[in-house]
Amino acid sequence: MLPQPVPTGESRRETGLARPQPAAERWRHAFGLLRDYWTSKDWKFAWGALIVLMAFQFAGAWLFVMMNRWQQRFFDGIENRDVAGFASLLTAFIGILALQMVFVVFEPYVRRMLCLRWRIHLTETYLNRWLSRNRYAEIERLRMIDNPDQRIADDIRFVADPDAGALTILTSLVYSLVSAASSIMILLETSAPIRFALFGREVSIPGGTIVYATLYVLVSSVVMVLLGKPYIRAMMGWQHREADLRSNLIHVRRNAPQIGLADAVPTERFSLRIAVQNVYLTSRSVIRSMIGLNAANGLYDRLGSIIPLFILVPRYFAGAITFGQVMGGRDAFQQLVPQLGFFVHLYPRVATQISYLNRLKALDDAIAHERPAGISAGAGTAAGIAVATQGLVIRRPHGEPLVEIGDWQVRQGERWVIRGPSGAGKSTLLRALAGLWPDGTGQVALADSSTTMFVPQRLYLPLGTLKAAICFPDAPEDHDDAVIAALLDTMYLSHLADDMHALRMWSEELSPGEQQRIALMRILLQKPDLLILDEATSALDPANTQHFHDLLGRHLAGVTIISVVHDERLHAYHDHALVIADGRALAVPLEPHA
Ligand SMILES: Nc1ncnc2c1ncn2[C@@H]1O[C@H](COP(=O)(O)OP(=O)(O)OP(=O)(O)O)[C@@H](O)[C@H]1O
Repeated sequence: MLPQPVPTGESRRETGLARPQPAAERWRHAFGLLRDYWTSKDWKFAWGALIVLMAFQFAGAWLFVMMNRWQQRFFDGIENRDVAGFASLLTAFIGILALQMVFVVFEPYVRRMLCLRWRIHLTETYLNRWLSRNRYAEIERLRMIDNPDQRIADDIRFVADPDAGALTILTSLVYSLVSAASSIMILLETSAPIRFALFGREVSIPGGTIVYATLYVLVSSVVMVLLGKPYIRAMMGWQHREADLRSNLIHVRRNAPQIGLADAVPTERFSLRIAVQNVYLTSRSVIRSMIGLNAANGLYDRLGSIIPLFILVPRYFAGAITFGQVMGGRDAFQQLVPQLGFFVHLYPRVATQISYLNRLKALDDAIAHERPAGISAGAGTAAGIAVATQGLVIRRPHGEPLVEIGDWQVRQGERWVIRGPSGAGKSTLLRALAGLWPDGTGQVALADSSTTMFVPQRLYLPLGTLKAAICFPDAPEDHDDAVIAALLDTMYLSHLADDMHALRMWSEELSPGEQQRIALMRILLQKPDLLILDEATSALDPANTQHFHDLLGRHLAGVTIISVVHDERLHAYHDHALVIADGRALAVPLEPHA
């Protein structure tokens, strides 16, 4: 029976049901994501590309000043009908244009390469952390967050996006600050000081236009932050629902045969319709939350182009500045406002990035949220003992007791069957033996020197050739084709021998019974000291089941076997039973097997 998902704090946050984490914590995390790459093994490239990129930002700002000065000279030249100076202005323009072309071509190249390598680094880092210490399985087992896979594939891609990603926002910030400084230089030449009386004295602040621009930007920033809050929340909800739709579709693809047989298309269609509806509702919230942001952005841009003229034209009328300076000053103001108001302009993008970063933070939190293991699993038992438990009590993830095993010992060479009603905790006990079930108390130990093999009901088949699937965990080259062909023959699978090297989706192509026969081939190749089987023959017909156990008996004499089986006829292949019922376990000897 599949347990129901437990909504965690993180998923509640993402759907807007819980308060977000403190901003300081989220900023620290975002900063960590950015910082990590610069000390990684790719640090030489990272720093080199960053320095080049920064140089481009400075050069871009310098080119803006050059162009602005050129423009001032150009308009003044027109006003003065300076025909002679026109040719030299043209030459200067070609020079500046050539440099701008270098900027336009190479700045995106360097930025894209840097973002690409950063993305690969981030993806590798997350993959390592997610796959280490069994975290990927724990996150699924406890259903801590939704779709960690999509967070690693998609959210990282968006964070490292070369056009709208976090790094690009930061480098554009540098560009904005540098070019803001150059625009201020230009405006200082053209704008009048602000004069007013304070406590009977006349106060004069130079660069009035700059002061107006700064005030303008400050007010707009506050408005943007207020309008942007619902947008961030809406974006997170939307990303969450998009990921749900994708995973629903994957679920349908993966379970296509079962859905067809159960005639479950209407059911699946219904849940897909709900997923699509959720995407619609959350997207609509995003669109609605953008109305305010767009209005503020549009107003901000349009007012920004007219305000400088109202400030500068009176000085032109008064003869204090030239027409070229009016145009240059307007250009500088228009440049300065988005530079100072970089935040305002980019707020929707920043907000989107924050929501991606929050989803990655939730993944990080889930990876880091390692509960202390209640059951201690280790290696090392007394001589002659293959498996030993001490005071073992297995609990469900939320703490309720599932089964009490107590002290249990399996001697080397013994063959144990674990039996009990469905849901009693048999598979969970095997997981505890493998160290994959931490909830509970007590100890589990396996013999130090022994090689152990766990065979679940549904075999794990790696992507690759059939031979690779049979030889797993060994490499296919470790075993001769002739040996594999002979094994296939033994398992009545000789029709697959010619396809041994074919790359196919074997996990979807082979029937469950064929997969269980592949499992036996693996066992015969590996010859482990301790074999733990979880309903490993449940999909086999009686003849094949008997064949399976006969081969085990013949080729693995002396090997310790613990197997969960429901079929009572198979008890004959075992010499002990651990009977689990009503939350307790009882060890009983069986008649010696044949
Ligand atoms: N990840 C999980 N989260 C919550 N409960 C779980 C989880 N995995 C298993 N359980 C619960 O633990 C109980 C025991 O499950 P287990 O698979 O060990 O039973 P079983 O005895 O092997 O059953 P069966 O014979 O049907 O395979 C079940 O109630 C199951 O729902």
